[in-house]
Amino acid sequence: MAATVGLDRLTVIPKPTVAALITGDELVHQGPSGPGQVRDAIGPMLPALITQAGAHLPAGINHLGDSLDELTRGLRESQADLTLVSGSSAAGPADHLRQALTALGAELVVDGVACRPGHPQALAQLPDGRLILGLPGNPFAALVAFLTLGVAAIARMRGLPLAELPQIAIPGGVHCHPTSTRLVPVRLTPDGAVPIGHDGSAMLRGPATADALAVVTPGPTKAIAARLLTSAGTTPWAG
Ligand SMILES: Nc1nc2c(c(=O)[nH]1)N[C@H]1C(S)=C(S)[C@@H](COP(=O)(O)OP(=O)(O)OC[C@H]3O[C@@H](n4cnc5c(N)ncnc54)[C@H](O)[C@@H]3O)O[C@H]1N2
Ligand code: MOO
Repeated sequence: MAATVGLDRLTVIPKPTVAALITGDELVHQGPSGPGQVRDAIGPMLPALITQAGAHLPAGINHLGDSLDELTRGLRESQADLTLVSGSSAAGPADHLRQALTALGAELVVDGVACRPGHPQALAQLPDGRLILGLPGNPFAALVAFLTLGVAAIARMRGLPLAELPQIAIPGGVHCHPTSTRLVPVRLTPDGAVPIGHDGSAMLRGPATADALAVVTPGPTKAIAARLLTSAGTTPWAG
Protein backbone atom coordinates (compact mmCIF):
# COMPACT_ATOMS: atom_id res chain seq x y z
CA MET A 1 0.00 0.00 0.00
CA ALA A 2 2.87 2.38 0.85
CA ALA A 3 4.44 1.70 -2.56
CA THR A 4 1.19 2.43 -4.40
CA VAL A 5 1.14 5.95 -2.97
CA GLY A 6 4.83 6.50 -3.73
CA LEU A 7 6.33 6.29 -0.23
CA ASP A 8 10.01 5.27 -0.01
CA ARG A 9 10.55 5.57 3.74
CA LEU A 10 8.22 4.41 6.53
CA THR A 11 8.41 4.69 10.30
CA VAL A 12 7.66 1.31 11.85
CA ILE A 13 7.41 0.19 15.47
CA PRO A 14 8.68 -3.38 15.95
CA LYS A 15 6.52 -5.77 17.95
CA PRO A 16 7.67 -5.72 21.58
CA THR A 17 9.33 -8.86 22.93
CA VAL A 18 8.15 -10.51 26.14
CA ALA A 19 9.89 -13.08 28.37
CA ALA A 20 8.09 -15.21 30.96
CA LEU A 21 9.72 -16.48 34.18
CA ILE A 22 7.43 -18.83 36.13
CA THR A 23 8.73 -19.26 39.69
CA GLY A 24 7.81 -21.85 42.31
CA ASP A 25 9.52 -24.95 43.74
CA GLU A 26 6.05 -26.44 44.23
CA LEU A 27 5.13 -26.36 40.54
CA VAL A 28 4.82 -29.44 38.32
CA HIS A 29 4.31 -29.32 34.58
CA GLN A 30 2.85 -32.70 33.70
CA GLY A 31 0.05 -34.82 35.07
CA PRO A 32 -1.89 -34.26 38.29
CA SER A 33 -0.16 -32.62 41.27
CA GLY A 34 0.80 -34.66 44.37
CA PRO A 35 0.99 -33.54 48.02
CA GLY A 36 2.75 -30.19 48.34
CA GLN A 37 2.69 -29.71 44.58
CA VAL A 38 0.69 -27.41 42.30
CA ARG A 39 0.28 -27.85 38.55
CA ASP A 40 1.56 -24.74 36.74
CA ALA A 41 -1.51 -23.02 35.33
CA ILE A 42 0.12 -19.68 34.46
CA GLY A 43 2.78 -20.87 31.98
CA PRO A 44 0.21 -22.50 29.68
CA MET A 45 -2.02 -19.42 29.48
CA LEU A 46 0.66 -16.80 28.79
CA PRO A 47 1.69 -17.52 25.16
CA ALA A 48 -1.81 -16.89 23.74
CA LEU A 49 -2.31 -13.82 25.96
CA ILE A 50 1.02 -12.34 24.85
CA THR A 51 0.28 -12.98 21.16
CA GLN A 52 -3.22 -11.49 21.47
CA ALA A 53 -1.73 -8.40 23.10
CA GLY A 54 0.48 -7.95 20.01
CA ALA A 55 3.90 -9.05 21.33
CA HIS A 56 6.40 -11.88 20.65
CA LEU A 57 7.58 -14.50 23.17
CA PRO A 58 10.88 -15.50 21.51
CA ALA A 59 12.39 -17.44 24.44
CA GLY A 60 9.20 -19.31 25.40
CA ILE A 61 8.19 -20.03 28.99
CA ASN A 62 11.02 -20.42 31.54
CA HIS A 63 10.61 -22.18 34.88
CA LEU A 64 12.67 -21.08 37.88
CA GLY A 65 12.97 -22.28 41.47
CA ASP A 66 12.27 -20.09 44.49
CA SER A 67 15.76 -18.65 44.96
CA LEU A 68 16.78 -15.00 44.89
CA ASP A 69 19.92 -15.85 42.88
CA GLU A 70 18.01 -17.70 40.19
CA LEU A 71 15.45 -14.92 39.83
CA THR A 72 18.08 -12.15 39.77
CA ARG A 73 20.05 -14.05 37.11
CA GLY A 74 16.88 -14.73 35.07
CA LEU A 75 15.96 -11.04 35.10
CA ARG A 76 19.51 -9.91 34.30
CA GLU A 77 19.78 -12.32 31.34
CA SER A 78 16.38 -11.51 29.89
CA GLN A 79 16.69 -9.53 26.68
CA ALA A 80 12.95 -8.82 26.40
CA ASP A 81 11.28 -5.41 26.38
CA LEU A 82 8.89 -6.75 29.04
CA THR A 83 9.72 -9.63 31.40
CA LEU A 84 6.86 -11.30 33.25
CA VAL A 85 7.60 -12.98 36.60
CA SER A 86 4.92 -15.06 38.28
CA GLY A 87 4.75 -16.31 41.85
CA SER A 88 7.05 -14.00 43.79
CA SER A 89 5.07 -10.79 43.97
CA ALA A 90 3.98 -10.92 47.64
CA ALA A 91 5.99 -10.60 50.87
CA GLY A 92 6.54 -14.23 51.95
CA PRO A 93 9.95 -15.85 52.60
CA ALA A 94 10.07 -17.29 49.04
CA ASP A 95 8.91 -14.08 47.35
CA HIS A 96 12.09 -12.48 46.03
CA LEU A 97 10.89 -10.15 43.28
CA ARG A 98 11.38 -6.90 45.18
CA GLN A 99 14.86 -7.91 46.42
CA ALA A 100 15.87 -8.93 42.89
CA LEU A 101 14.62 -5.59 41.55
CA THR A 102 16.67 -3.73 44.15
CA ALA A 103 19.78 -5.80 43.23
CA LEU A 104 19.32 -4.84 39.57
CA GLY A 105 18.82 -1.13 40.32
CA ALA A 106 15.23 -1.22 39.00
CA GLU A 107 12.71 1.48 39.84
CA LEU A 108 9.37 0.21 41.16
CA VAL A 109 6.87 2.15 39.05
CA VAL A 110 3.66 0.47 40.27
CA ASP A 111 3.67 -1.32 43.64
CA GLY A 112 0.25 -2.97 43.87
CA VAL A 113 -3.00 -2.15 42.09
CA ALA A 114 -6.36 -1.63 43.84
CA CYS A 115 -8.08 -4.51 42.05
CA ARG A 116 -9.41 -7.93 43.16
CA PRO A 117 -8.02 -10.36 42.37
CA GLY A 118 -4.51 -9.37 41.41
CA HIS A 119 -3.62 -6.61 43.88
CA PRO A 120 0.01 -7.64 44.62
CA GLN A 121 1.06 -7.07 40.98
CA ALA A 122 4.10 -4.82 40.45
CA LEU A 123 5.64 -3.02 37.48
CA ALA A 124 9.30 -1.97 37.52
CA GLN A 125 11.76 -0.40 35.08
CA LEU A 126 15.42 -1.38 34.75
CA PRO A 127 18.03 1.38 34.26
CA ASP A 128 18.14 0.54 30.49
CA GLY A 129 14.36 1.09 30.20
CA ARG A 130 13.21 -2.55 30.00
CA LEU A 131 10.08 -3.36 32.02
CA ILE A 132 9.40 -6.13 34.54
CA LEU A 133 5.86 -7.11 35.53
CA GLY A 134 5.26 -9.19 38.66
CA LEU A 135 2.20 -11.43 38.31
CA PRO A 136 0.66 -12.82 41.52
CA GLY A 137 0.94 -16.62 41.81
CA ASN A 138 -2.79 -17.31 42.03
CA PRO A 139 -3.78 -18.05 38.42
CA PHE A 140 -6.86 -15.80 38.10
CA ALA A 141 -4.89 -13.03 39.83
CA ALA A 142 -2.04 -13.51 37.31
CA LEU A 143 -4.52 -13.28 34.43
CA VAL A 144 -5.99 -10.06 35.84
CA ALA A 145 -2.52 -8.57 36.34
CA PHE A 146 -1.55 -9.35 32.75
CA LEU A 147 -4.79 -7.81 31.48
CA THR A 148 -4.35 -4.77 33.74
CA LEU A 149 -0.70 -3.73 33.43
CA GLY A 150 0.67 -6.19 30.84
CA VAL A 151 -1.77 -5.35 28.05
CA ALA A 152 -1.44 -1.63 28.80
CA ALA A 153 2.38 -1.75 28.75
CA ILE A 154 2.43 -3.66 25.44
CA ALA A 155 -0.12 -1.30 23.86
CA ARG A 156 1.98 1.73 24.76
CA MET A 157 5.18 0.06 23.46
CA ARG A 158 3.31 -0.47 20.17
CA GLY A 159 2.30 3.20 20.11
CA LEU A 160 -1.38 2.32 20.47
CA PRO A 161 -3.98 3.97 22.71
CA LEU A 162 -5.63 1.97 25.46
CA ALA A 163 -8.96 0.40 24.48
CA GLU A 164 -12.14 2.16 25.67
CA LEU A 165 -14.24 -0.22 27.78
CA PRO A 166 -17.97 -0.24 26.95
CA GLN A 167 -20.60 -0.02 29.71
CA ILE A 168 -23.00 -2.91 30.24
CA ALA A 169 -26.02 -3.45 32.51
CA ILE A 170 -25.86 -6.13 35.19
CA PRO A 171 -29.59 -6.72 35.74
CA GLY A 172 -29.21 -8.83 38.91
CA GLY A 173 -26.50 -6.53 40.33
CA VAL A 174 -23.02 -7.52 41.47
CA HIS A 175 -21.37 -6.96 44.84
CA CYS A 176 -18.79 -4.17 44.88
CA HIS A 177 -15.56 -4.25 46.87
CA PRO A 178 -15.46 -1.20 49.19
CA THR A 179 -12.08 0.10 48.01
CA SER A 180 -10.90 -1.99 45.03
CA THR A 181 -12.07 -2.56 41.47
CA ARG A 182 -13.43 -6.09 41.06
CA LEU A 183 -12.86 -8.16 37.90
CA VAL A 184 -15.86 -10.49 37.67
CA PRO A 185 -16.30 -13.27 35.08
CA VAL A 186 -19.65 -12.78 33.30
CA ARG A 187 -21.79 -14.36 30.64
CA LEU A 188 -23.28 -11.95 28.09
CA THR A 189 -27.05 -12.15 27.51
CA PRO A 190 -29.44 -9.92 25.54
CA ASP A 191 -30.38 -8.22 28.86
CA GLY A 192 -26.81 -7.56 29.99
CA ALA A 193 -24.02 -9.32 31.89
CA VAL A 194 -24.60 -12.13 34.39
CA PRO A 195 -21.84 -13.05 36.91
CA ILE A 196 -21.06 -16.77 36.67
CA GLY A 197 -19.18 -17.35 39.95
CA HIS A 198 -16.12 -19.61 40.35
CA ASP A 199 -14.15 -16.39 40.61
CA GLY A 200 -11.78 -17.05 43.52
CA SER A 201 -8.27 -15.79 42.81
CA ALA A 202 -6.86 -19.33 42.60
CA MET A 203 -9.59 -20.47 40.17
CA LEU A 204 -9.63 -20.42 36.40
CA ARG A 205 -13.06 -22.06 35.96
CA GLY A 206 -14.93 -18.73 36.05
CA PRO A 207 -12.66 -16.77 33.67
CA ALA A 208 -12.20 -19.78 31.35
CA THR A 209 -15.94 -20.17 30.80
CA ALA A 210 -16.76 -16.42 30.80
CA ASP A 211 -17.59 -14.30 27.77
CA ALA A 212 -15.82 -11.32 29.37
CA LEU A 213 -14.78 -9.76 32.67
CA ALA A 214 -16.96 -7.05 34.23
CA VAL A 215 -14.85 -4.23 35.67
CA VAL A 216 -16.82 -3.28 38.79
CA THR A 217 -15.85 0.04 40.37
CA PRO A 218 -15.54 0.20 44.19
CA GLY A 219 -18.66 1.06 46.16
CA PRO A 220 -20.58 0.44 49.38
CA THR A 221 -23.17 -2.04 48.06
CA LYS A 222 -24.07 -3.50 44.67
CA ALA A 223 -23.53 -2.19 41.14
CA ILE A 224 -26.13 -2.57 38.39
CA ALA A 225 -23.74 -1.65 35.57
CA ALA A 226 -20.03 -2.06 34.89
CA ARG A 227 -17.45 -1.60 32.18
CA LEU A 228 -16.64 -4.66 30.14
CA LEU A 229 -13.17 -6.04 29.39
CA THR A 230 -13.76 -7.76 26.09
CA SER A 231 -12.42 -5.63 23.25
CA ALA A 232 -11.02 -7.62 20.33
CA GLY A 233 -7.35 -8.47 20.41
CA THR A 234 -6.73 -7.77 24.07
CA THR A 235 -8.51 -10.52 25.98
CA PRO A 236 -8.63 -14.31 25.92
CA TRP A 237 -12.33 -14.11 25.02
CA ALA A 238 -11.93 -12.18 21.79
CA GLY A 239 -13.63 -14.17 19.01
N1 LIG B 1 2.19 -10.03 53.06
C1 LIG B 1 1.36 -10.26 52.03
N2 LIG B 1 1.15 -11.54 51.64
C2 LIG B 1 0.30 -11.79 50.62
C3 LIG B 1 -0.37 -10.72 49.98
C4 LIG B 1 -0.10 -9.39 50.39
O1 LIG B 1 -0.64 -8.41 49.83
N3 LIG B 1 0.77 -9.21 51.42
N4 LIG B 1 -1.24 -10.97 48.97
C5 LIG B 1 -1.75 -12.33 48.82
C6 LIG B 1 -2.29 -12.50 47.48
S1 LIG B 1 -3.77 -11.71 47.14
C7 LIG B 1 -1.68 -13.26 46.53
S2 LIG B 1 -2.39 -13.48 44.99
C8 LIG B 1 -0.42 -13.91 46.76
C9 LIG B 1 0.58 -13.63 45.64
O2 LIG B 1 1.76 -14.21 46.04
P1 LIG B 1 2.95 -14.54 45.08
O3 LIG B 1 2.86 -13.78 43.80
O4 LIG B 1 4.17 -14.36 45.88
O5 LIG B 1 2.69 -16.06 44.71
P2 LIG B 1 2.93 -17.38 45.58
O6 LIG B 1 2.86 -17.07 47.03
O7 LIG B 1 4.14 -18.05 45.06
O8 LIG B 1 1.67 -18.22 45.11
C10 LIG B 1 0.34 -17.96 45.57
C11 LIG B 1 -0.46 -19.25 45.30
O9 LIG B 1 -0.47 -19.50 43.89
C12 LIG B 1 0.12 -20.75 43.59
N5 LIG B 1 0.88 -20.63 42.34
C13 LIG B 1 2.04 -19.96 42.16
N6 LIG B 1 2.44 -20.04 40.88
C14 LIG B 1 1.52 -20.80 40.26
C15 LIG B 1 1.38 -21.26 38.92
N7 LIG B 1 2.31 -20.96 37.97
N8 LIG B 1 0.31 -22.03 38.60
C16 LIG B 1 -0.62 -22.36 39.57
N9 LIG B 1 -0.55 -21.92 40.85
C17 LIG B 1 0.51 -21.17 41.19
C18 LIG B 1 1.02 -21.06 44.76
O10 LIG B 1 1.30 -22.44 44.87
C19 LIG B 1 0.20 -20.50 45.91
O11 LIG B 1 -0.81 -21.40 46.28
O12 LIG B 1 0.17 -13.45 47.95
C20 LIG B 1 -0.70 -13.40 49.08
N10 LIG B 1 0.10 -13.08 50.23
O1 MOO C 1 -4.14 -11.33 43.93
MO1 MOO C 1 -4.66 -12.42 45.16
O2 MOO C 1 -5.97 -13.12 46.03
O3 MOO C 1 -6.02 -11.33 44.73
O4 MOO C 1 -5.00 -13.94 44.32
